[in-house]
This record gives sequence, C-alpha cells and structure tokens, in this order.
Amino acid sequence: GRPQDSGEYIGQKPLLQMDCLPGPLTHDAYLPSCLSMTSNANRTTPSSPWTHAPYCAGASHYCVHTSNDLYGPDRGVSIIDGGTSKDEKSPAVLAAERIAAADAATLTVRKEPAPPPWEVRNIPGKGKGMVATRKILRGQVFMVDRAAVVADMNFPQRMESADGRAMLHEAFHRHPAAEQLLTLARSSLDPENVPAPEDIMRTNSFTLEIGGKSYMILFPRIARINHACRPSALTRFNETDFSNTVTAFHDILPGEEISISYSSFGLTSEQRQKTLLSKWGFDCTCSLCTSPPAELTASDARRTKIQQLGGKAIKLVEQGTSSNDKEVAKKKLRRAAEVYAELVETVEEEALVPHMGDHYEALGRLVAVAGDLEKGKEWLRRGKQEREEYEKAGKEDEL
Ligand SMILES: C[S@@+](CC[C@H](N)C(=O)[O-])C[C@H]1O[C@@H](n2cnc3c(N)ncnc32)[C@H](O)[C@@H]1O
Repeated sequence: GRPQDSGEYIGQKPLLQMDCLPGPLTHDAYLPSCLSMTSNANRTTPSSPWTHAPYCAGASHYCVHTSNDLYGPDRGVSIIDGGTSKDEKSPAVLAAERIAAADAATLTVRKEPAPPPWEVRNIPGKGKGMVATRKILRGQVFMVDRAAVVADMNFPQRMESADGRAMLHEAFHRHPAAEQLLTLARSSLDPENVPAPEDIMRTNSFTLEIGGKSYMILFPRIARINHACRPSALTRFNETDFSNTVTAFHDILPGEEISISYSSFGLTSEQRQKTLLSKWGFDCTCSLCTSPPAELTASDARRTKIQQLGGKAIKLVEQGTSSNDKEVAKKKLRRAAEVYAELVETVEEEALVPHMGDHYEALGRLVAVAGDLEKGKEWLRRGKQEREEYEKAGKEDEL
C-alpha cells in the first residue's frame, strides 16, 4: 500500500484543465480569469507555534516539528519536513506558522454540524467505517478534519531507514492525540515487522500539496472512511488552514455507509481492483464492485468510453491550440467540443461527479474558443447554475 491519492478526483476538477486555455478565450472578459489564489506573502511573521524542540535525524535537513495546540487546546500537528539548506524553512512549516499567526478574520475554517451526523461502526469485511446517523443532503459539508501528521512525500528516500522510522515515531508520539492516532487501521501484510506509525501513514494518509510540494497527510477522523468506487462523499483540502472538508456527493440516508474514493475517479472495475490491491493492499468490496455482472459491465463500458473520449478531446485541443493555421485550429477545436459534449453526456449517465457544473463550464469554454461564443456562454451559464444549485442544496439542511 501507498498513501491515498486524492489529487485526481474528477469530481473536483473537470476532465480537461482548460481554465487557462491559450488563445482568444482568456481575453474575453466574460470568461473566468486564470489568476491564481491571493498570496499570503504579506502576512507578518508569526511567533513560533512550536511546542517541542525540533527533532532532526541523519545528515539531511529533515526535522520533526510539533505544535500541541495549532488548531486549539490539544489539537496539534506534527510535521516532518526539510528545506534545501539548514536555515531555509520548508513549505509545510511556513504554512503552519501562518496558521498560528492568522486571526479569525483571515482564517475562516468551515464549521461542522453538531452533533455530528455520523458515527464509526464495524463494517463486515472492511474493519471500521463511518455511517450516517441522520440524513445528510447532497452538497452538505458534514465533516471538517485538520491535518494531524504531515510528512514530506520523499523523506523516506532521503535518509537511512532507521532515521526515517525514528522521525515518524517522534512525529506520532509527540502528537497530543498519539493514542488515538496509533489505533488507526494498519494494512501491512506483515504488521509485525513494520512499525505502527509507518504502516498507519501508508494505510490512511492522503497525498496532497502544500506550497507546491507533495506531502503525505493524515486526517484522523477522515481515516475511518472506507473507499467506494461510486462514493457518497468527497474531500477537499485547504492548504491555508490544513483543513480537509467532507462533502456529500448525493443525499446520504441514516444507516448508509459514508464513502470516498481513494483512487482516481472513472477507472473501470479491472483497473481499480488492480490499483486498490497494489497501492492500498485490499480487495474492494464496495457496492459497485459487488453489483450484478450486467450492471458492472454497463458501468465499465461507460467508463471506458469516458476515458477514450477524454484522451481524444485533449489531443484535439493540443492540435488546435498549437496549429499556426487558423482554419485547422478552428476545425480541431470544433471537433474537440463535439467529443467533449459526448463525454459530458456519458459522465452524466454514469453519475460520476456530484454536479455537472465544472464539465458544463469546461464545455462552454471549449465551444466558445471553437468559435461559437453564444453557445459557449449558454453552457457557462448552465454550469454556474448547476454548481450554485449543488452548493445551495447542502445549506438548506438543518443538521
Ligand atoms: C483509511 S482505512 C479506512 C478505515 C478502516 N476500515 C478502519 O477500520 O479504520 C483503509 C482500510 O480500510 C479497508 N477498506 C477500505 N475500503 C474498503 C473497501 N472498499 N473494501 C474492502 N476494504 C476496504 C482496507 O483494509 C483499507 O486498508
């Protein structure tokens, strides 16, 4: 097994990343701009939030930094990170210091419903899992977790394995919730020979970026959510406050298990069984994988079609945007828009995303850049409406 890979949710971004498509599109004031998020660079430097002296190991610049109260009393974080030199602060350490220095106005971490609409139960064949105790509406943010352990993705390769293990041991044992963290699931085939912190990180952590660098991040409550190939919820990480929110993909009924997808979205049953076994070490028993053969075959056919159309659309966009011949470019982009429209229809049929807004907007941009601005705008309007509807749905609920 390897850390969870949440970076490829189709649910969180359109299949084609066309926000910054070159060409006339980005000059149309109507269309979304390509500006990235506002920078934090002007914030005043914080006083140190660290409650422990750094624990550094090996000849590397890697250290364990722990704060016992970054998010509040006894709600802390341990970070394993290193800069390129001894004095340089690494992205996760800097981000944590900014969280400590930020005031309530700049840091508005989303609230979660109280009491929580879920509980942890034993799930046959899957160990523990999370089950809804009240109805959770589509679009509702029903859990907000904060990073407990953050570790540079590459630190194990950059030091002696004994040093790496010692650092993970320190990161866990210094953490104020160490006892709880150490009860999380382990999935190693041979847990006797693999220390608990290492195994727990492998089984439960997400791969996410902070300041453009990849980290394995452990969220202690989200760690209890099992995987499903057609999940009922999705997670969204916010690197400015280290929060990971869980949002309902569709209405979740009381007694229903809550699930997220560990692997890339849209894989066929064979592809995902292979990935889940090799990366996470388990045979998936989710409802889609155990559904009647005819249903599974139909789902696989749609997913194969989506993958093929996606590849085709990307190729056509590349050809269209790189051609110097205006007529050829237009033709390629027009064809790309047609292919993408067929993809959108199939994504809809397979119920692969929580709302079609992002896809409609991507299609709108593509249709516009292919020459039909009016039709493009119409798709963009539909996309916006769809997205707003999804977000509104969750707010109407009284949890
Ligand atoms: C992040 S943990 C999820 C919570 C875990 N079941 C527990 O008891 O704490 C991941 C582990 O849960 C189990 N698991 C998760 N999703 C599963 C699925 N769809 N089918 C079978 N086992 C699953 C596997 O053992 C996997 O290594």
